[in-house]
Amino acid sequence: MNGRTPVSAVRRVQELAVNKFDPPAAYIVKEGVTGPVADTLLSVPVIDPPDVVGHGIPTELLDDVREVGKVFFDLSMEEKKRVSEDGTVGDLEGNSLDWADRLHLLVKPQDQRKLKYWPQKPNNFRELLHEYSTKSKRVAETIVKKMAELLGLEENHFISLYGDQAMEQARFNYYPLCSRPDFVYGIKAHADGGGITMLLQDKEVEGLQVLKDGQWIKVPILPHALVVNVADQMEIMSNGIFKSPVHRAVTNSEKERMSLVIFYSLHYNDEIEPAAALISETTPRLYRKVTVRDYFSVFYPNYLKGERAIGWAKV
Ligand SMILES: O=C(O)CCC(=O)C(=O)O
Ligand SMILES: [Fe+2]
Repeated sequence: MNGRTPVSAVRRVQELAVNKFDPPAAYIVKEGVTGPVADTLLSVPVIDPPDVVGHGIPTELLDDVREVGKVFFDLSMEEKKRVSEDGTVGDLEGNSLDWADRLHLLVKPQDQRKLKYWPQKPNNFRELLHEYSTKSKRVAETIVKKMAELLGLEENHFISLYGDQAMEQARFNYYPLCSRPDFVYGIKAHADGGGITMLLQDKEVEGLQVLKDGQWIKVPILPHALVVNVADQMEIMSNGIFKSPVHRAVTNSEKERMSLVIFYSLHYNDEIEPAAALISETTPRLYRKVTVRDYFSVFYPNYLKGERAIGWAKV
């Protein structure tokens, strides 16, 4: 990915937190963490259709994969740096000035994994991430099938586009303690750039907020649920019927937090465009045909500026 910051530069968030330094000026957002945050929690529709028995991922696996992520971030800085010197541990988006350290790994297609970047400590890390990515891929496929049906398309419409080259990227987000939670974002406001996102939140510490009707709303913790987020590619392919929501994560001065995100996406080489059946005289085409690779290359610089990329794909 373009513009990666070397790992030595991005690991400093945790190092700064460990050393009890206040966030450097660059991390401080002058206006503060903005926008009214609703007192109420978002009422997230819980999908638990009888034919898929929830997400079907054993709760122990969810707990275990969360745990190995935490153990990994608890390793010494030296040990973590051993995983990668090219920014794989750290921040895919370059120097985002988010109060987070990240471990970002391509997990599918399996033959494109770069195993040399996969932690070997704790020693069950690889096995658990493999198992989790395989099971979460099935969840993603079930969801995009349902999404096709909801749009009145043939149920395999999206699945066949994703194909066997569908990508899954795993991102462990580790948010160290932050002494200025009112002025520093864990992850700044953004919409996700893939197809759909499955987020395994921290079991105890809240932080995720979603923008709805101009107001930030806290997303509640459901310990063994996955938060499923429509991302930009599905907004494009549904010709704007499904919306990719803007969300962010805030920091915390008392508790560190970790989330594990799986981005399910078409492959870099694929092209995306609105389904032909969704375009008519009354519902004109809203997005151009673009390659996934081009979309991501526009996505990251926009993310760094706190802007959305989807406008670039508009007709
Ligand atoms: O940590 C979270 O709850 C949100 C993470 C997120 O939005 C992302 O990684 O894209
Ligand atoms: Fe996100």
